[in-house]
Amino acid sequence: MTAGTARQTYLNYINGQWTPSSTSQTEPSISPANTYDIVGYVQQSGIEDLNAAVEAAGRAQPVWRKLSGPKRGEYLFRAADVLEQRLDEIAETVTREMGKTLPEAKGEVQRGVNILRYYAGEGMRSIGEVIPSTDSEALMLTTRVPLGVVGVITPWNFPVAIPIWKIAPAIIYGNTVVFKPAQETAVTAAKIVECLDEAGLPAGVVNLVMGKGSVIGNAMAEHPYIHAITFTGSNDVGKMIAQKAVARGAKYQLEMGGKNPIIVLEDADLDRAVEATISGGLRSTGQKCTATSRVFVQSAIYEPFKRRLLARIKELTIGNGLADGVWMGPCASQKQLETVLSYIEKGIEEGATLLCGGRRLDDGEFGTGFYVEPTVFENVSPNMTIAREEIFGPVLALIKVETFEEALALANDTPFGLSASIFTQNIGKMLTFIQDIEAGLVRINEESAGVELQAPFGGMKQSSSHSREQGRAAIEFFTAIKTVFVKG
Ligand SMILES: NC(=O)C1=CN([C@@H]2O[C@H](COP(=O)(O)OP(=O)(O)OC[C@H]3O[C@@H](n4cnc5c(N)ncnc54)[C@H](OP(=O)(O)O)[C@@H]3O)[C@@H](O)[C@H]2O)C=CC1
Ligand SMILES: O=C(O)CCC(=O)C(=O)O
Repeated sequence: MTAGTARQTYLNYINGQWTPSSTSQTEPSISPANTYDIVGYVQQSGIEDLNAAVEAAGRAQPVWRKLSGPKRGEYLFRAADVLEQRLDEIAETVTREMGKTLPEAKGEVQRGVNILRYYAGEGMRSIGEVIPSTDSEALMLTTRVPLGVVGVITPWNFPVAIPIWKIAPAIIYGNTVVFKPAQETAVTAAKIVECLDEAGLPAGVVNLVMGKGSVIGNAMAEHPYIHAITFTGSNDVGKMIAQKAVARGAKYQLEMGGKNPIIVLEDADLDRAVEATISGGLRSTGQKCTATSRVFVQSAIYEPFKRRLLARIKELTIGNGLADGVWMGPCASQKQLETVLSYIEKGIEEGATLLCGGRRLDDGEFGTGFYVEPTVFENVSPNMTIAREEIFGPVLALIKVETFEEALALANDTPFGLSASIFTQNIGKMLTFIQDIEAGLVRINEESAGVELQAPFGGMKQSSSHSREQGRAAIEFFTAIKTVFVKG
């Protein structure tokens, strides 16, 4: 049986069974590019469903953790193969459900395949070290054990990559999972879980519960039998989850917002800097936590940079991401569109100068989607809302600076610290930037977005809970260390 029926109703996946929610309620997942396009109906689950999923995960965990790492890896290799075979179909679902363009969606699904293979291999890598003891006759070593049942709460902006970069390491290290995706992209989530099911993953190892964050997500944070929570999303929700997790002694990991700067110095390759600003700021309609939103440009090159940026933005094609040649799709939801438009309004009210964009696109076929123009402001002062808060839309704030030092100080003047980029040829300034920028992801002569699956990913300050995801860093969250002392 698969997640979807002929009527395109996608079910929860609990204890290896596709199961309708106990509430019997569903809601449509609509395409943000065309609200008449219903991608599928998804479950509005209740607490009873969550409890069943947690129970299944709890039952499966002692058996799953006893399998060897390489054996667990075999399931992930098989899941990667299934996902790869279904790449085109799942990418199309991503584009329909979330709005990013088809090439971006295909890239993301391929990334999901690669992440599964990476963590499949992780099942064969070392999980401890031997440490010299002061007792010459003893053996002292560390080993790692799983945490138990892990709750995975994910957003809609990377509906394949983010769930996989949380679920794959969770299970390779012997945990079992209860997965609550964003309701906006729950069909995509069901298809990912179908791939795990088709790979033969034992019942209960991964369980999917669709439903409202305020109901299911909230109850996960409070659930006594969920031992750890990994979350990506907004700061407000992240902080609530952290407080609930701390209150009951559960481990938590949060990946949240960004207000990511790019600094363009006078010796920069201007064309490359313009392309990086556009790609980093506007791809995926600016809906990446690593998206560029503040652009600091040295005064000597400010005008030519601005001219080229505006000229290039004019060339961008906006439309339904399924269509050939479209560069930028819609915002992912009506709520997101309204948020973006309200920030644009705020920018104008607070006195920033609108250089381009700023409007909802609603004529012709745009009328049935959540489209907004790519938008650039200048004369943005550091205390304006658009310079301080995460917008999560295609909005750039251009800020003229006199010196590198001024740019660096302003770039750091934010509660966030996820990613940051600089364009310069000056090695000294690159090195100072690497040392002094307050960001977890530091990019030199490259755009601010772009995460490689084999490298640690996470932010400083309020962008994360100070832990790292992906690469080998994932082992730190998904396992606990045991220090073992052996004497004959
Ligand atoms: N860092 C990032 O990558 C992301 C950042 N954001 C930021 O957040 C803003 C709002 O986006 P939004 O989608 O509302 O983000 P949320 O933080 O609300 O959603 C992220 C996930 O958390 C769930 N959730 C919502 N409320 C709770 C809760 N009380 N307890 C536990 N889980 C909950 C959501 O469920 P559901 O949606 O199903 O209700 C979703 O699965 C964006 O404008 C952007 O600034 C958003 C997405 C990703
Ligand atoms: O930049 C990327 O590739 C990843 C971004 C990300 O993790 C996010 O937006 O949540």
